[in-house]
Amino acid sequence: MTDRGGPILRTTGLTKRFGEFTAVDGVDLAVDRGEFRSIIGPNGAGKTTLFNLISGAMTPTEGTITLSGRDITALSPAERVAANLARSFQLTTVFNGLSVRENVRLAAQAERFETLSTARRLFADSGELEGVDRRTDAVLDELGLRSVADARASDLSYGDRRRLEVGLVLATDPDVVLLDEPTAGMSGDETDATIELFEDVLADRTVLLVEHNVDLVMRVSDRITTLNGGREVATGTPAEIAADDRVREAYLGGYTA
Ligand SMILES: Nc1ncnc2c1ncn2[C@@H]1O[C@H](COP(=O)(O)OP(=O)(O)OP(=O)(O)O)[C@@H](O)[C@H]1O
Repeated sequence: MTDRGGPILRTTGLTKRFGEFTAVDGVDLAVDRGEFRSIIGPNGAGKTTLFNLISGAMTPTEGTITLSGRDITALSPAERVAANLARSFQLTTVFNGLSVRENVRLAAQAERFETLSTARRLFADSGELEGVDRRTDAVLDELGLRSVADARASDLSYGDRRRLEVGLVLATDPDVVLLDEPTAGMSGDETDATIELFEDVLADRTVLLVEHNVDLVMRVSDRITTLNGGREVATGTPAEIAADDRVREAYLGGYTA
């Protein structure tokens, strides 16, 4: 099966139960290549659980996940990264004591070597290492981090640190980027800067964003899926979602356009 034109990421009947409780209930998602899709919903709607199922942090009780037509349901998180499904931003992935270049290089190297056998990893040849160096330089250029490439991560300005975090994701050259509340705890200005960064460097990627901040989601998304009680309530453009009575009901009037 070819994925051209079809969804790059698809979930079918995706379900997660914790004992008697169903946190994610038969969710069918179809995210197109290049789409910026956000998942919203009130507290407890199942957003984080859905995210964890897609990243591989949790195993579904039922249902399947495909990436470019390949069934990835049984793959580990690391195997999913190797299949070009990038993990979300995690502050902990930045090594403070290392330089910006070393951080990006490690991320690029981890992805490359994940796909190699142990023997080849041990005896990685210079061609493979050159590939890592090329990817590292490309990411530093893409994010405008060349001028601080030799600075320690701990010495970066806030904005450059966010850029580095994005760089660590892009270093794996992902087809699909998963973002879990990337602006949590940020001020309004920091949130705006992060949104601009996304619009800049993630424009041609497929993105799945789980986010509480509905205003942010309305600004950056191509389409939005609303969950409530583990089920999909509605999927549509920001304008469609803002006008959808079922979505308003899910939020009990919490959001008005
Ligand atoms: N490990 C777990 N064991 C039992 N119940 C869980 C577990 N993880 C999540 N749940 C429950 O599943 C439901 C959905 O949780 P989830 O965190 O996915 O929702 P959410 O939409 O991300 O919520 P929030 O917006 O509050 O972060 C909640 O009722 C939660 O208590």
